[in-house]
Parts: sequence; structure tokens; C-alpha cells
Amino acid sequence: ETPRGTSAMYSYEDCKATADWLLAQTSVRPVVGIVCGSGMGGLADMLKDQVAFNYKDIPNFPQSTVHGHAGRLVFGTLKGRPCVCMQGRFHLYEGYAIQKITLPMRIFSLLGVETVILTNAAGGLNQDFKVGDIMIMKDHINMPGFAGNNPLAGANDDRFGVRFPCMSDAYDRELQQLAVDVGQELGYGDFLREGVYCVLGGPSFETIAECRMLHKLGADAVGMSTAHEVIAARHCGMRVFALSLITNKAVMDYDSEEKANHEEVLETGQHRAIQLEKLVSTMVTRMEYNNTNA
Ligand SMILES: O=P(O)(O)O[C@H]1O[C@H](CO)[C@@H](O)[C@H]1O
Ligand SMILES: Nc1nc2[nH]cnc2c(=O)[nH]1
Repeated sequence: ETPRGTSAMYSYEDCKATADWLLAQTSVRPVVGIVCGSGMGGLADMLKDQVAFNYKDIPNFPQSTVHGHAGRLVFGTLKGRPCVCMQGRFHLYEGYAIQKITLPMRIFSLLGVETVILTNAAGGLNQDFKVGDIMIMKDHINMPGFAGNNPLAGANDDRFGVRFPCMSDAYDRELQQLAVDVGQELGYGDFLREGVYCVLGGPSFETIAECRMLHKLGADAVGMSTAHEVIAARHCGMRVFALSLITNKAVMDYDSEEKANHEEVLETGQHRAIQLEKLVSTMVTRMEYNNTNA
């Protein structure tokens, strides 16, 4: 019997069945996979000639339960490049096992995706960051992983990847440089940053003491997603680029009147929607591809 809450929860065959089901319904053969962060679902609207599926109709797929995550998988082309976009992701605090949260990464890989672009909304711990800044993720701190909550826990299937994957090269350096170059060209230099993202389980936002601690530990931004997906994506050999939209400043001071809230997170997403779309779409057109579909 398949143990629950382990990477064997969805077998290779389960993932393949879902990928094959999707490939049978669309002629798009995606080389890029995009994950939309909270309030950033507009990224999916950039795709042309869309074929979209509600998560509830996709075999084995979890459902989106969070406001700002539509729950649709959208296939289409971005400036001619075949792409697939998750309009809505899954989080630990929704109650899903971590292997469910990261299942779409394995499906992306089986669809032929080479590069994953992940976006998220995050609180700014770095005191130089402002609301609306876009942080290129150069690394992560996987807090749930410290306690054993890693998407790769459980039996390893070598068809996905190795038992002990390296993470020191998780965030592709060339893609980070491409983001810097494209950001400069687009005139985004004033709000483009780079830094380290720390994932926590959520759904409660951080206490002041927690924010201070995370900052001291070297985190520039804090959120409740992405790092798990990055681990699963790297395990199966996809290239990864990720960015955080700083939607709020983490509260670090007992005198502060500020209170983190999801409404502010979604609003900031709306404000930066156009720039995020331009940055991502320009990067997609400039990337190198192995697959001839691109
Ligand atoms: O990481 P994404 O999905 O962008 O969402 C972020 O925003 C929500 C909190 O407002 C949390 O889910 C946090 O992880
Ligand atoms: N954990 C966490 N997630 C966020 N997502 C958006 N803002 C925040 C934040 O301040 N903390």
C-alpha cells in the first residue's frame, strides 16, 4: 500500500497518467511552466490560444482554496513559446500534504517543461526593501524542511530524480542574470532586488520576534510557498527561476502600527501586475531552449 504523506503518495504512474490526460486534450507542448503567486493570476492571461482546465477536472489534482488563486491550469503560447501556467498554487496551510503541493512540478516535467518560473507574494524582511519591489530569488531557507517536511521525503523513484539532490545550484544563475538584464532594459532598476526567501508553514503571519529572527538568519523575504516547488522541480531536473513580489513590509518593531493582511498582499499584486507580466514574458522570449517545440 502507498504510504500517505510520502513521495510515494503519487506514483510515477499516477503523475504520468495526469500528464498524458492533459497532453491528450491540448496540442500545446509546453517548454516553460509558470506558477502565479497570490494576486498574480493575471500572468496567465498573457498566454495566447489558451486551453484551460479547472483543477477539479484534472485527475489527481488538488483544489485551490485561497482567495487570489483561481484554480486553473492554462496552456497557451507566450510570444510563440509554448507554456503552461498554474493560476493558483497549493500551500501547506491549506492542509495538503507537501507531496500534493508539489505534484504539479512532476507533472510539468512529464509534460516536457524545461524551465519553471515561480512567483510569490512575500513580506519584506530586508529593511532596504519597499512594498512593490520585485526580488529575484537567489536562494531559500526551507524552514518546514528542517523539521522533516520535505516534498522528497519517502521512497525515492529514480525516474524522477536522485535520492539526495543538490540544492546549492537550485536557482539558475543565468536566469537570474537574464532577469537583471531584462529588468534594467525595462527601466525596473529602482524596484528590482535580489535576495533569500524563507518559507514558513503559515497561515498565521509572523510575530515581531519571528521576523527579527528570520532577518538575523539571512532571509530577505518571508512567505508560505515556492521553496517546496523548487525542491521538487530541481529533483526532476528542471531549471528554476523564482521571484518574490514584496507585498508588505514585515513588522519588526513593537512601536509599529502595521499589520500584515492578505488584502494588502492581493492589492500590491494588482499594482505591479503589468511590470511582472513584462518581466516574465520578456524573459521567456530570451531564454534558451533544448526542445524544438520552442
Ligand atoms: O506564496 P503565494 O502563493 O504568492 O502567497 C503568499 O500570500 C499568502 C498570504 O497573503 C500566502 O499564501 C503566501 O504564501
Ligand atoms: N509568511 C508570510 N507570507 C506572506 N505573503 C505575503 N506577505 C507575507 C508575509 O508577510 N509573511
